[in-house]
Amino acid sequence: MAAIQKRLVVGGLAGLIGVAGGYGIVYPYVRDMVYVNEQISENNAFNIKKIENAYKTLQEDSKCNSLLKKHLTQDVVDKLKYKKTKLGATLYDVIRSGVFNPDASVGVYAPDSDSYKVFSALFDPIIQEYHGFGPNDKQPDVDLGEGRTKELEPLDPDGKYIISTRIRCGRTLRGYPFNPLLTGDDYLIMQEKIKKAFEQFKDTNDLKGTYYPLSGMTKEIQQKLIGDHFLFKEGDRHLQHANACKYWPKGRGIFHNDEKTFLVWVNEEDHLRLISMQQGSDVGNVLDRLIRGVKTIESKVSFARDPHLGYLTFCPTNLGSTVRASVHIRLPKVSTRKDFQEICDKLNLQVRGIHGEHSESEGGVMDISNKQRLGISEYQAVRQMYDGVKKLIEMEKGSK
Ligand SMILES: Nc1ncnc2c1ncn2[C@@H]1O[C@H](COP(=O)(O)OP(=O)(O)OP(=O)(O)O)[C@@H](O)[C@H]1O
Repeated sequence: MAAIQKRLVVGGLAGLIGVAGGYGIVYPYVRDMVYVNEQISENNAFNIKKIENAYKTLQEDSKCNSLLKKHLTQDVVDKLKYKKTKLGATLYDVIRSGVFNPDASVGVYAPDSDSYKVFSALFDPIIQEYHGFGPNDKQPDVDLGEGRTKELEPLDPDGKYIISTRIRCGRTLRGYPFNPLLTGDDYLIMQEKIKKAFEQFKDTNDLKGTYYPLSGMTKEIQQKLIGDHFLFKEGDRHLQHANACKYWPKGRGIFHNDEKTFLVWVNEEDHLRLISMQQGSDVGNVLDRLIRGVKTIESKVSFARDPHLGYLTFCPTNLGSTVRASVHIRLPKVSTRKDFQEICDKLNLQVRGIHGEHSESEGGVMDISNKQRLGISEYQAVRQMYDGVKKLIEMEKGSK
């Protein structure tokens, strides 16, 4: 409707000026305006059709249980199908991945930070259900847990259950949109900025390392890094359908220290993922290293943070603290209980496979992490995993 009105107004204006201008210099200019506007209108109409079809496809798919399907109601479609962010992202850009991947548990991504506001009628209920965080709630102030990491004693000092521990957080360079709206040049400029920030690590003992761009990395090295759980996978279909892999591998890469205990992913799902990991269960030590890494980078680069949603990320599941603290763990007794998933849900824990999200468990090893990231501080997110896993280990010890 809005698009048709716009076309009529511009068309009418063209007629008026065309007559007034005597079909001279003004007319061709106005005709171009009309032409351009009609193109936009047609694109709009095509885009709106895609949104309407997507809604139907999702509703008709009986196997799809995503939060997108649940919260993309006819009402929400009608409210949002004409909207665009300042950078031009539409509702279709938000839902595209979840439409192509009906097995997704969430199914939406934000093409730019403005999307969280423009498409709030869809994002808000999804965020509410995933994080238990309402539209009037506020992300607490940053609290990484500085000075309190000693409280987190090793969870499994005898090494019976936990193989390794990892904590990661995400960051977005202020002033840049997320993947779908970045240009090839943006990727290169951002990579250069980040590489400069890595120079700060030279003055540290254990964080200093090297940046390895993905362009030029051999497939063998890449596969080894992925297999050893250090590097992001390539070709994730959820990200591909979210239009997050354009210009790949341009501007993508990994920084790591010599021990591979501090790593930074550049321009994968988020602009930055900062990761601290090591063998064993010393959560305090892993967090301490992450805090030093984050603070060092933050002294050089400024990141996008919203008073309501905290640190902004491409996927709404990562908003707020952006922290996912995980252990690779074997719990042969507890994990085979019928109510294991229910137990984890109650403890606010998420279970993934050994190769991360959308992978299966191997040899009984699971990835268990905090589920919630928004509405709690960074330290509380780590504690959610810590307290939950502690409880699971107690249950394992007490099981026959
Ligand atoms: N505790 C852990 N120990 C060793 N490796 C881990 C641990 N937790 C996760 N990983 C590895 O990190 C890699 C990335 O995992 P995954 O993609 O699931 O999570 P992520 O980095 O938190 O990002 P996202 O949640 O966006 O997918 C995988 O190889 C995974 O096996």
